[in-house]
Amino acid sequence: MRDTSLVYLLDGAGRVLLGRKRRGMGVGKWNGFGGKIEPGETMRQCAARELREESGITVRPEDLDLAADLYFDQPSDGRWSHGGMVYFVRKWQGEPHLSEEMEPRWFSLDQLPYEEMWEADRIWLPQLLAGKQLRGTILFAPDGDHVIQSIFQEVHLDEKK
Ligand SMILES: Nc1nc2c([nH]c(=O)n2[C@H]2C[C@H](O)[C@@H](COP(=O)(O)OP(=O)(O)OP(=O)(O)O)O2)c(=O)[nH]1
Repeated sequence: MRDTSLVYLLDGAGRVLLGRKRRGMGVGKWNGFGGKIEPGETMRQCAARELREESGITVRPEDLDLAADLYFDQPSDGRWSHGGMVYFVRKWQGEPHLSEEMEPRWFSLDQLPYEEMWEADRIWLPQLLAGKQLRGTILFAPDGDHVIQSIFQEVHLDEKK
């Protein structure tokens, strides 16, 4: 699968915007906004486009703060393996709205719905929210959903804007 972006809006008042996926991979789960990179795009452009398509929110690609470089490893069917670049953004325009793909909702940072999120997110997302930058691999079980193992390393991520 092509690499994907994942964007979390932070309102600066202790809340993060998540969306409940309404179709496709990870349906029913709360997640950041994102999707597959298109030919000719940078990952930041992909992140801004996917956020706009899925929530109506507009951001400038350079306002995205890179937080993690993840690899979602699906060994039982390598076609589903892909990288995921995770960004936070604190400056945007517009109000989140329901899209065909996502139902948006603000959550308090200390009450994230980890039971209804991808399994390994409870390991890496709190670390990113605490300001760490991570590189990591999440190894999925043959069902493509449960996690067998995940490995993270704190790094300094540098990316051209
Ligand atoms: N937070 C989180 N996201 C994950 C995990 N595994 C995983 O594939 N994802 C994300 C990465 C992508 O944003 C999303 C799947 O890609 P997608 O949104 O393009 O998939 P889709 O089938 O809906 O494709 P599309 O219609 O949007 O093109 O799921 C995980 O463990 N945690």
